[in-house]
Amino acid sequence: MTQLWTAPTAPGPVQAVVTVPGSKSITNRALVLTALATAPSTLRAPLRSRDTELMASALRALGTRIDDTDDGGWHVTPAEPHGPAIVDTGLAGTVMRFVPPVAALATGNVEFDGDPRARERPMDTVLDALRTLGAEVAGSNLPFTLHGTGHVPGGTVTIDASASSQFVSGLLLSGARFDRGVTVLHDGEPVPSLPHIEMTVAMLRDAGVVVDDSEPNRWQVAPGPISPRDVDVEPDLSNATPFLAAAAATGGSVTVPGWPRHTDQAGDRIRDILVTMGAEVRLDDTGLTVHGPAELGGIDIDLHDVGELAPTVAALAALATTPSHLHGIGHLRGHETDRLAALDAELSALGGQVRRTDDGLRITPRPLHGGTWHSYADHRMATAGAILGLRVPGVEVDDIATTAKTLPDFPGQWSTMLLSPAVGA
Ligand SMILES: O=C(O)C1=C[C@@H](OP(=O)(O)O)[C@@H](O)[C@H](O)C1
Ligand SMILES: C=C(OP(=O)(O)O)C(=O)O
Repeated sequence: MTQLWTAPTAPGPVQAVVTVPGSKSITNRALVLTALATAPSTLRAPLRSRDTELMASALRALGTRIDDTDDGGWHVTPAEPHGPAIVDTGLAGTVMRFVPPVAALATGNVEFDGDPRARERPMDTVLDALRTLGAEVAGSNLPFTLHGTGHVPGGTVTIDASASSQFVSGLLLSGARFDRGVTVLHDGEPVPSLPHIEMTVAMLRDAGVVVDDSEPNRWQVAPGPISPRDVDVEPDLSNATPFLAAAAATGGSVTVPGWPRHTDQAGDRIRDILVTMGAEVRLDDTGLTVHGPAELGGIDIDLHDVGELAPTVAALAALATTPSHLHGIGHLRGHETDRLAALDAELSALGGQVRRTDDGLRITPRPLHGGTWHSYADHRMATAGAILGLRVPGVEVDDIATTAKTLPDFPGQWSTMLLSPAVGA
């Protein structure tokens, strides 16, 4: 049995400045694009966590050289992708969905497998799309094998991306290297997490790739070279949210330095969310500062674009004074765990009142008590348990180490935050 981590209760309003590591989404896109580029590039301040180390290892297995720089960055030297290779995806959606199109460009066999739960995450859409685009693939979910011939004909493919935006992003990221480029058409229920696709498009354009996204549900990447580019990775705004939530939940004040004024990260939505729940939010040269309200209000919110934030928002909703409705997030059933079921089960086990709907959760605040909070190998479930523990004594999170998926030292940062002297914010 995994050791339980007793979530520390906040001794009073949390007052802290918390520096958050680099964005997972930017780091893993930058790794793929620089690996496929025409010359070497450097990533400054990339996230170094399980998901990004898995991405680096996957690309290394395909021939890319990725060296550490003295300041914790990565220097990426591209090479023509080649097998034979074995890729461990862990539980990283970005590795599962972004690397197969790269492997399709390789010569030789590339075998993919991952964590047990990764075998259940939706994947067949990407593999079917690659088949349509001319790649040879054996399997429909993890484990699967790509039999690379050194090139992908490319062209037009219609997919149903309603289960994950990553299906689209993965095809676009490598698409410029396909003989005819790629045109991805979506046919189905609305695509979730559209800001993540916008980030993909923006990063492709920054690398000199021509992308037409002028029509909804259609993305066209022209064939052509991907330019090398040094990338300064922004802090991960979604990973910042548990720390900001600590201010919101305790009437405290937390500043995250380096918050970008303009960003493609979906996590930036936390600013509006916390304001709606009653917090005061200020973005200035010191970063983003959240002052928690005396009483946290509930929220009715469509999180379709930013499902990543649902565990943080659900934890806050359970600590609020009025009911909340989180909707537009049916696709969370295919995330690290079925997050709707997990949040329902764990909040209910602590005495919370939760109703699962087709596409979300209704949460009615009730007095909560301590107990075991199961993480289900989901980093954001684990951090949601930590948020609740600030106000509810005796919350014991199983497998806090799972936060290492995207945060290398969450428990350390969390206790440092609680020990921080007051900042005059
Ligand atoms: O492309 C990305 O970097 C991501 C896209 C989103 O996935 P879904 O569209 O599957 O929600 C998001 O939830 C995930 O954490 C990261
Ligand atoms: C859904 C998430 O991750 P992944 O990239 O593994 O899909 C997440 O980080 O919330």
